[in-house]
Amino acid sequence: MSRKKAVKGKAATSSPSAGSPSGKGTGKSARGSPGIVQMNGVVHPSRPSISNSSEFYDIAFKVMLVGDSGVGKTCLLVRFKDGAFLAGSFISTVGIDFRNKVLNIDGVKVKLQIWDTAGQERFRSVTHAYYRDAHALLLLYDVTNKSSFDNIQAWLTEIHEYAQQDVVLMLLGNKADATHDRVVKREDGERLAKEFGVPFMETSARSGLNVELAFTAVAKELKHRSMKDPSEKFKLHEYVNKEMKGTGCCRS
Ligand SMILES: Nc1nc2c(ncn2[C@@H]2O[C@H](COP(=O)(O)OP(=O)(O)OP(=O)(O)O)[C@@H](O)[C@H]2O)c(=O)[nH]1
Ligand SMILES: [Mg+2]
Repeated sequence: MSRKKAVKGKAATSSPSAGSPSGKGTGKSARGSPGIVQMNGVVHPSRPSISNSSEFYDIAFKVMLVGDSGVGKTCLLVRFKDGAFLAGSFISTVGIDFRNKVLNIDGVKVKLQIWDTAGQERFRSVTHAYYRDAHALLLLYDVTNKSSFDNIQAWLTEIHEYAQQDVVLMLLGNKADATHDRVVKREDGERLAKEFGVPFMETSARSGLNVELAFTAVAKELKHRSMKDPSEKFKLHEYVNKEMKGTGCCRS
């Protein structure tokens, strides 16, 4: 099976289908899977890609970052994509943007097209249009900002209204490095996640804590769902709990 070149670049904020993996011309949704886009038929580990392997992939998924303005969505994406922390003054995202990264998940090249949404209220209508194509959502709050945690309930209501029923959802408590300014305890995040039955971890875009894990866990779950390989047993919650590197002692 030939591997496809990854799509790079900014999304057109006008229409959600522009640049989205299930948009026109980028590949059909595989039958039966939850809207997962499989490029060129069945996915199977095939011959190595013939050029820079970061450009080629076997399967593509759309992941959205959502949460209040300032929780660290853009910084988390830059940390994951470029391995760097966007220090300096806070520049709020306008509209929406996306970055691509290809992960090697058990020999399968999984391209994540990661959509960085603007947390500010005024851009909410733009982001609504993107939810329906999302295969996974990372919902962030900021452990140093109580209202960003209190707003998670409202975000979940919005997700329920606009996203696919079977969207993969993960709750992330970001800025876990900011110990002195912390106002939301890790246990509070764990409790909320348990209440909604979603995997949870604390992250830090500044230190890198659990950033790779968050995206890898999502990629594994999406690949697992789309491959429907009965021999492969993967449970997202168990994987996250096993792999999580915590700031605190406890593991849920
Ligand atoms: N200490 C610490 N600061 C962080 C972390 N992640 C982001 N920040 C800071 O928090 C501020 C906001 O980060 P952004 O990533 O721009 O926030 P955002 O969620 O993209 O905000 P919007 O684009 O407005 O939705 C910036 O000043 C970052 O430097 C983190 O993990 N730790
Ligand atoms: Mg941003």
